[in-house]
Amino acid sequence: MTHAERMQQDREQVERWLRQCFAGREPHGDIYDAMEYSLLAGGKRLRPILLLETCRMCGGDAEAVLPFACAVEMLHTYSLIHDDLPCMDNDDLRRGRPTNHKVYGEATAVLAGDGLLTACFETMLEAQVDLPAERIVAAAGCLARAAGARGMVGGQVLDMAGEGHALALAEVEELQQLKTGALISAAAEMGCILAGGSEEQRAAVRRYAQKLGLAFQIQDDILDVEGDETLMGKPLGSDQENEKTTFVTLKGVETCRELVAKLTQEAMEALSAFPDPSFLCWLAESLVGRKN
Ligand SMILES: CC(C)=CCC/C(C)=C/COP(=O)(O)OP(=O)(O)O
Ligand SMILES: C=C(C)CCOP(=O)(O)OP(=O)(O)O
Repeated sequence: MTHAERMQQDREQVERWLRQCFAGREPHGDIYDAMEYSLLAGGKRLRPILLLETCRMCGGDAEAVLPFACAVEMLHTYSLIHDDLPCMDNDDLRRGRPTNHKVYGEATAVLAGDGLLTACFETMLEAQVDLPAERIVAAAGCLARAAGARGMVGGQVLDMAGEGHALALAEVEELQQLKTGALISAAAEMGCILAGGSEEQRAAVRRYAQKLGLAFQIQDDILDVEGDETLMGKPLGSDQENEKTTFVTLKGVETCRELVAKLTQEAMEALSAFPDPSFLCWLAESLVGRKN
């Protein structure tokens, strides 16, 4: 099987699991519709794929950790619903569809995000899996730290505070590490934790994911300037519209491309001690040329 086929297989497993997870739930108004509307709207599923694959690389059973991978995607989807709200980036299109609040209204969109965030932790803590409880607690703790005020939420606060102000490169880097990097790192580290990886393995995976997360965000900034809106499934030019300082506004597209290539190389080097890091190296490289 090629790496591309393996990624497709991971993605299909995630899609199947996500499709069944709220099926048959007692409806309370349209809350589950609103949650599923964004959760099942596609998306690259990068974070769950990272979790499954770091688990495999560390010798774990990727099938067994599927609920955790899908839980991370629920949390990511919540962050996108809230990011698009009028009080945040005020975007109309996400994953190729009208944003959640455009369809369900603001109040339901806020609650759909809250519902997904809560379902994420419910999914992990109630997963019917044969894994030591300490690993489950450690994985949930890792995700909670990354998603909260010391991580993604903190990054979003800096992002909003930075609108309309010129930021220095170090400030943009900190903001991006928190807003995007923290969750990508947590997803990768959780796979290693659930597989029972060593401290050294966790540190190496963290280093890989930090480099990858930053490269991913810089590529997103590049695509915001010169991507294809149909392929991206979201409006382009929003950084400029919201007067955000990005790597691209500070360094220009060409330098950013070089930076993405350098970070990708460093990400791959971080995995050199693993016997078979080839899929995760390929994944890092494939994100450099991504169009969505
Ligand atoms: C707590 C919250 C709401 C966190 C949001 C986190 C996040 C990564 C948003 C998208 O970033 P972006 O605005 O740079 O990307 P996009 O262009 O996809 O909106
Ligand atoms: C961190 C950023 C740039 C927000 C979007 O994340 P993705 O680009 O992973 O979005 P989906 O594929 O999940 O929709």
